[in-house]
Amino acid sequence: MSKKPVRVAVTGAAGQIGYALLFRIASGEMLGKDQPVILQLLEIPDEKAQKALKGVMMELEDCAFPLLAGMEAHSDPMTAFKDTDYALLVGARPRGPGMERKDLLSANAQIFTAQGKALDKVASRNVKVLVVGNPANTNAYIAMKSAPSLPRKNFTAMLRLDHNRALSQIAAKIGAQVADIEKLTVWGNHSPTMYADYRFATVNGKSVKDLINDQEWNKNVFLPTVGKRGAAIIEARGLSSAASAANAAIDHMRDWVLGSKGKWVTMGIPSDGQYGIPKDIIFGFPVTTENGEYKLVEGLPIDAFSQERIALTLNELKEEQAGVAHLL
Ligand SMILES: NC(=O)c1ccc[n+]([C@@H]2O[C@H](COP(=O)([O-])OP(=O)(O)OC[C@H]3O[C@@H](n4cnc5c(N)ncnc54)[C@H](O)[C@@H]3O)[C@@H](O)[C@H]2O)c1
Ligand SMILES: O=C(O)C[C@H](O)C(=O)O
Repeated sequence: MSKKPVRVAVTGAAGQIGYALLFRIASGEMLGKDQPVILQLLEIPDEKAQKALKGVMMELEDCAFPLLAGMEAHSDPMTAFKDTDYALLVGARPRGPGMERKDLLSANAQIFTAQGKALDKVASRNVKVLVVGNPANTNAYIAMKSAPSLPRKNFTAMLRLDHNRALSQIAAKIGAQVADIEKLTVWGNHSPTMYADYRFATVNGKSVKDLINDQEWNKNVFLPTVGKRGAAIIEARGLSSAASAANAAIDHMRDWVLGSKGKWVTMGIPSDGQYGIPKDIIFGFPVTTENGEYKLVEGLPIDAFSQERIALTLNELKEEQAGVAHLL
């Protein structure tokens, strides 16, 4: 018997990430090749954006996806999030050349307060929320705080792009396949302060740290390359990463819903105080996922270098949180 369709809300649906994301959701890459979906698409109430959204929907129609059970265009989060089982909050103002993420904090805080409130009122009580729009961790925090009747654990931020970027850099360095690398994680904020940590990583059972054996490369090449990759893409393309961001969003949701089969993945999740991260801060952590739930990998040793890097990214998140405190 075929499965009942689930509702997937996507904001910023006419944007460049939306364009790289919706077709993959509709083809079953995110929730499984047997899971019909109803897309509830949100764009700003602006003629041009709504017209562009209609165009994307025409293309979705033209794909004749067997799993696409329905599709709606919205300009109000209160209708877009009605009964939604999954919410991918992508819509936000992207950073342009030379702009700091912090500059976007206030404008985006207003968007995510309103969307958090709408989720609180109308979404499924089990809605799984992924925030992609930057600054993703703090936007997820704002949405979570604005939705007090929903479980905190259902609000997550996307660190998976950083995780995937780190995987590729490591694979290139040691001449391995990304698929063979396990137990990598990225701690902290989706920003240049993130700490991609390969101390526990293995490739075909061997220690990645031992194979690399080069702390100078870690500190001066690897971490800056991964941390500044978003800016490097903007510099090269004149636009922020879209296809790789959409791909990471698919990876994040797919693993959350369908399970990581024992493998570590990185998710930005609300802290319960583990590793000294204050409660409620949305922080990149290593997790495993099973039966629609994530479980933090606890008890990992944190050496002095890692402690320093974790403190740096935590301080940035604390500053971002202080910057929006008056709005909550
Ligand atoms: N977390 C990550 O790893 C990651 C990676 C890449 C990009 N991003 C972020 O994702 C966001 C989207 O990027 P993009 O390239 O698709 O941008 P884009 O400008 O192409 O598209 C954003 C879309 O969101 C819409 N939008 C704006 N405010 C909205 C609102 N309140 N409700 C609904 N829709 C709204 C806009 O009209 C636009 O169509 C940006 O904030 C970007 O910085 C995050
Ligand atoms: O840095 C940005 O604004 C874009 C995005 O977050 C990225 O990491 O590519």
